[in-house]
Amino acid sequence: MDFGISLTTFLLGMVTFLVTLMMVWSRTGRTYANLPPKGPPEWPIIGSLLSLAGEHPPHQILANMAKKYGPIFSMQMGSFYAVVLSDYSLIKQAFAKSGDDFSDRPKIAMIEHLAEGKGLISGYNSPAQIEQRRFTFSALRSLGMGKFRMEETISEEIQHLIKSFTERNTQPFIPFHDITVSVSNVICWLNFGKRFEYNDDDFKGVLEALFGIVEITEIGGVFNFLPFLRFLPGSGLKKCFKHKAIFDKHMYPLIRKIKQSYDDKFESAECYIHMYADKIAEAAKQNIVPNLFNDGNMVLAVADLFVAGTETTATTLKWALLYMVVNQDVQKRVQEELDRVVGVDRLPSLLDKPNLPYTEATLLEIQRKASIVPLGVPHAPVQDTILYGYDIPKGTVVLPNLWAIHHDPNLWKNPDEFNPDRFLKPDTKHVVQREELIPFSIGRRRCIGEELAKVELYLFFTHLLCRFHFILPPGAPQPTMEGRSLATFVPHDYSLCAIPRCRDKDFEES
Ligand code: HEM
Repeated sequence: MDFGISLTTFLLGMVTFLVTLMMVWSRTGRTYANLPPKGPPEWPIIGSLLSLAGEHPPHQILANMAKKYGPIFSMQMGSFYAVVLSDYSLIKQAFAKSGDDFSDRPKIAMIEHLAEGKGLISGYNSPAQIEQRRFTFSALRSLGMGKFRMEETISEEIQHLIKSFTERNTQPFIPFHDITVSVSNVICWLNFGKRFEYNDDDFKGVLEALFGIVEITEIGGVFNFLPFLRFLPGSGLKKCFKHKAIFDKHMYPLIRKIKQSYDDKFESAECYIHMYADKIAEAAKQNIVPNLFNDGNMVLAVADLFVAGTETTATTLKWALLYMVVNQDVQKRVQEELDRVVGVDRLPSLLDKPNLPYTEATLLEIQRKASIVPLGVPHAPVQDTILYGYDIPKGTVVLPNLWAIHHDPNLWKNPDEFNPDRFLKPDTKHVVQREELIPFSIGRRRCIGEELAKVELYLFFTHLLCRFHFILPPGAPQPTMEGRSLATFVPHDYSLCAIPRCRDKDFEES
């Protein structure tokens, strides 16, 4: 049969027709009296996706749209009906005050394909998901998350980073890889109960898995809105599965090895995998929450902790060093405070934190300005619900624009300015904790690793600034402060020089 068109064109036409039909049906099939105000104009199939393209990143474009359409507006993103929240009290109302109403995750393609709606980050709201989250939180706390017990482990890791920076011998380098490796090893310690030497084969495999997963989230963005694109040749789906296979190849044997060695010996649990293994055994005996604690879900949870715990903290530190090289006056004030409070013969500890208000204020300002998870992780209502009088249908993708909150001129004076002093009380001795600073989001699905991240950021930042003065390479142009929207919002590559600071000759590195 020859209709004068190729099979691919015919199939594409069919897909387009069906998707359009589904979209029309999904609109007409619902009758909601009061949906949130409509945002930008829509086109068939792609909805308003084109309006997100441009020289600015999506969170900034959406923040500008909020100025026109209001703090809550709706838009069709490909095949998804989305509602964008750009106001702090709205996000608080939705995520923190409405109980479980908004604690689901949308059924977007990548979540369905790669995690089947399981795992810690992408798990759909269910008693099993809630139980796993509760278990993980208490497991991490008993392993020392956010407490002094973790300080030693993190400090040890930072020494390796310091060594690697020192070996650059004041020459220009891009610090990204070193930072990621170092931060990921902290999560390895939590997950696997040990840090790895950087040339360890297991560690190299784990890192390859991490970079693959990060790439999946990047490629996956497009499918999430237009799932049918995955049928097109060159869509990148194959690449996603290749990375997933690499991840499985490295992660499964390592997790099995750690679990097996624990099962074989009668030792006490020393890491997340050990604790999960205990939970699997306990669940099997008591048949609690069926289909929850098993090997498959353990792998997903370990992977989520690894990816969520590495990329986020590492990206914040990359911004931190960038803000220091371009704001030498701030770097100098932090270092003066560190020298005054900590002295020159030791490195800072968590006990010093209350006495380092300017340093703390600087870290808060870095988190506000960088907003490294600018659109949070999408939420979804568990059922049809109402927010501020508007109908929010089940299946809606709810996007909290955290970047917009952190740059809202009604909350922050001159929000585009990098100014740590905004987090200091007039006496400059005390830090102002602003509830509107929400880099970890809020409510039932807020970040599980917040306490760990805060300790890591504090220790990495203070140790590095005690040991080095960071400058731009001589003659280098001013780096851009624009970022790139990847798995997190990362700075563009930049080079710096790490100049060792003059410390007391008796200073010990250990
Ligand atoms: C600066 C560092 C970090 C930032 C800015 C950050 C930010 C976030 C944000 C915005 C969310 C989404 C919350 C929501 O859906 O409302 C999230 C979720 C999550 N984060 Fe983090 N995070 C950081 C570090 C970590 C670390 C160190 C870990 C692990 C130890 C971690 C584990 C998780 C997990 C498991 C979730 C999913 C929670 C759930 O869906 O119930 N994060 N994080």
